[in-house]
Amino acid sequence: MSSPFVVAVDGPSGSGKSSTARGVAQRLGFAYLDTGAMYRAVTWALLQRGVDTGDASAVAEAAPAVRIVSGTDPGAPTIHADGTDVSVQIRGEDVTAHVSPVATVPAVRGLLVQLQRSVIAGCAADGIVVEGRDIGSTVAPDAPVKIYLVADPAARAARRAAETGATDTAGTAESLARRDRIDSTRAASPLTRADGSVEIDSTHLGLAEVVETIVGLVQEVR
Ligand SMILES: Nc1ncnc2c1ncn2[C@@H]1O[C@H](COP(=O)(O)OP(=O)(O)OP(=O)(O)O)[C@@H](O)[C@H]1O
Ligand SMILES: Nc1ccn([C@H]2C[C@H](O)[C@@H](COP(=O)(O)O)O2)c(=O)n1
Repeated sequence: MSSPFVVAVDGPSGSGKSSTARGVAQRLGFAYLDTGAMYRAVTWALLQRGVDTGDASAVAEAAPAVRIVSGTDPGAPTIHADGTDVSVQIRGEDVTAHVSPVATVPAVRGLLVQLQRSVIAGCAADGIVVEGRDIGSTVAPDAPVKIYLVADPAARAARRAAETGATDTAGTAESLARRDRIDSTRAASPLTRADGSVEIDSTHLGLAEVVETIVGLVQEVR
């Protein structure tokens, strides 16, 4: 089996990675992998076990026992932790507040990067769109198309608040900024623009325009 064509999509919180990556995968008939959901699922499982997510040693000790399974259909992505469908729970406030510290722990990153590479290698489709923070830099540095997706903090907060129905846009903006801070300053594979990536600023672009731009980049090199 030949290896799938990988499209890496990285960027800060709420920049539109998931919606864009799913749209690109659906347009191209590719699979889709949401690696943020994997970090969230581990965090959910650790919270269920009562692990202190601020204690890196406790997180590193407990994480290897967590079983994560990702479904890669872009029309209906799924995520299970220890056999439980956690797609709703991982979007809740509790997991969102704890996930960034968990994602700083090198042992967690090592486990999930290995799992992500095995999902990519086992992908049955011709290609896979993988989104996260370290896809172009660490998980799939040889990906032929790498995107670094950004949007102004105010646009990101307004979109996220519209999605969740939150009226406290300032609180939403602070939550995004806090995650960006932790994600981009951690020692282990921090959020960064990967070598060879194309930066797309979606602040003034609709979702369909961003999707078509990326599909065009894939078609140029494929
Ligand atoms: N280009 C765009 N124009 C308008 N709205 C957008 C655009 N891209 C994404 N959105 C909306 O912005 C919100 C955040 O998008 P999305 O969840 O895809 O971001 P994300 O980067 O995956 O977030 P996170 O890092 O928190 O997982 C969603 O409501 C989505 O519909
Ligand atoms: N490849 C990845 C994917 C995600 N993370 C971190 C970043 C966030 O703190 C958290 C949740 O991600 P989201 O669902 O908001 O995209 O996981 C990471 O470090 N590396």
